[in-house]
Amino acid sequence: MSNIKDSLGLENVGIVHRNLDVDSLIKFAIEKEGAKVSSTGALMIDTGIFTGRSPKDKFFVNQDPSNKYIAWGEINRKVSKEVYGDLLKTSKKQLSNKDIFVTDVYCGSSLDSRRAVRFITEVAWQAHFIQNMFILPTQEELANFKPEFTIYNACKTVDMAYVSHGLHSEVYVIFNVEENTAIIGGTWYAGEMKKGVFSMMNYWLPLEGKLPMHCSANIGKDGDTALFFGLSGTGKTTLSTDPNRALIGDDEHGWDDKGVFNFEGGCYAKVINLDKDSEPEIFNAIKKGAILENVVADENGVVDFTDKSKTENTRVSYPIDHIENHTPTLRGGHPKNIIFLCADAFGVLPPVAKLDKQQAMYYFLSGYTAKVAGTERGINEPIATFSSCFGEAFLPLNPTVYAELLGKKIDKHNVNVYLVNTGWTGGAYGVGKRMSIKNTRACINAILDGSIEDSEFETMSIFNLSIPKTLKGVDTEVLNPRNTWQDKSSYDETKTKLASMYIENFKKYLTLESEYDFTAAGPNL
Ligand SMILES: Nc1ncnc2c1ncn2[C@@H]1O[C@H](COP(=O)(O)OP(=O)(O)O)[C@@H](O)[C@H]1O
Ligand SMILES: C=C(OP(=O)(O)O)C(=O)O
Ligand SMILES: [Mn+2]
Repeated sequence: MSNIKDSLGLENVGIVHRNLDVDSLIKFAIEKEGAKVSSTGALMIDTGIFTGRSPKDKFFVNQDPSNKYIAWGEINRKVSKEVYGDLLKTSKKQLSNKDIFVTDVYCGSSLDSRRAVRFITEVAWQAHFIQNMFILPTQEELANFKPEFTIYNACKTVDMAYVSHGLHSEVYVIFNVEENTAIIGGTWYAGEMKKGVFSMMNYWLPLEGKLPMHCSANIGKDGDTALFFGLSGTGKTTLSTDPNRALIGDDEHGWDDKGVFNFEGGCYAKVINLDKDSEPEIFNAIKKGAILENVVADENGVVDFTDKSKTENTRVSYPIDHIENHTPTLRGGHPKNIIFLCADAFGVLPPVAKLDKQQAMYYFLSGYTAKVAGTERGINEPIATFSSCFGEAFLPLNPTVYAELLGKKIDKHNVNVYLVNTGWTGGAYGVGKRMSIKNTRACINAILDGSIEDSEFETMSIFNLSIPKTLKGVDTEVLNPRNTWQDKSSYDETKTKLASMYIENFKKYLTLESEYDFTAAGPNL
């Protein structure tokens, strides 16, 4: 233990709580951090001012050789080595002269592809969160653990000099690829650590020819793997949690020559309006060992899941074994089906469409959804958004790098690709309502059991999407979105509007090599 203490680069550290058992972490959180326990035994904490990620405060250090690979811009912002050095000092100072939590974990369930990551924090519930979300080393692995990446989470400090540093605010989340370190200040939101390491995996893996993916995954009784890509709020977590299919993971996976592997060891589900009947597995996962974030409960610890007074982005993290039907290996074979999820706030897209290869590439690069409230700072109602590969916020490299890898794998393994809209039906946001989870699940079941292939398909004009006319277990009238709108001319108008947004967005790929020109596979006006 003493050599760990010396290796941290901190001064006068007290006790180093390394991979402390969860019971002790819970005790710390209750006694020192104001945490409470819910009526079902989950720890309840508040994450403070930040109840979601803060993407404008995320930076990479601009240095050789990673600066040649990183796609610089609004998403991957530059910061100099000097500013990083300054803030690393600030962060280390914050973590010095006290007892700290060191949590050593793996990101990646594949022995060939995983990374050993060390988190240093002074907040007990954050150490608990890390243990929930990542993969815990065995005692033997822990004894030989050599961190390949270290995150200093100094959330209790801020960058007072952010103006002269040229940063966006007092909050900082900065990655140093060459030194294999990252620093966090000013935000307690633990999703920054989860999605931060995900961003690093998105940097490392493609350079080894492996595909990192913002998707959930599960596996059927016949051993068929399914992937569900989608931006926040589109249903990755909800729909991959399926009593009839073993969960591989709910958010981040890699795909290498052996198949699909989870990066994580736990799930991070939204609990706003959580309904016991439509999502019983997630509801029952909220027990001892889970952490509820920013929820409101009464004096008996009974949670009101409809209460959004702290945030719309209320969450629960839990280790994957809180879901009964899961794969302990956190791995699956090459996928048979890939589903692109979106939550279309315009109510234009069909609940399910089959995509050909060109369309798959087009819709993957487009990455459309309506961003739903709360997960990111400053977004309080749904707005349409295009995010390449359904996760541009986490992609340090050019989106075409990921698209090319996906395209090759789809060809090689002959994967079926579908678009599933979990968003609005019967009108746009405000008029229509969200598709029922029951209907969405039925669409997905028809894809996964192959029965969709028996349907007769029709082509939706402008988008040229193939939509089934009937589908087992799905109300027929919802399959063609135009039928669900009372005002047909309003539907046609909205459809044209959404098509133009797709077309406009895709123009950014026209400056690239013609091999990424999938324009013809998209909407045509
Ligand atoms: N038809 C639907 N399909 C999936 N989720 C739905 C649907 N209708 C409402 N929801 C809600 O939308 C949210 C989907 O979020 P989640 O599964 O956490 O998305 P992600 O994991 O992709 O961020 C959940 O709160 C879920 O209850
Ligand atoms: C944790 C997150 O993922 P998701 O909303 O996709 O579940 C996030 O975006 O911060
Ligand atoms: Mn999720």
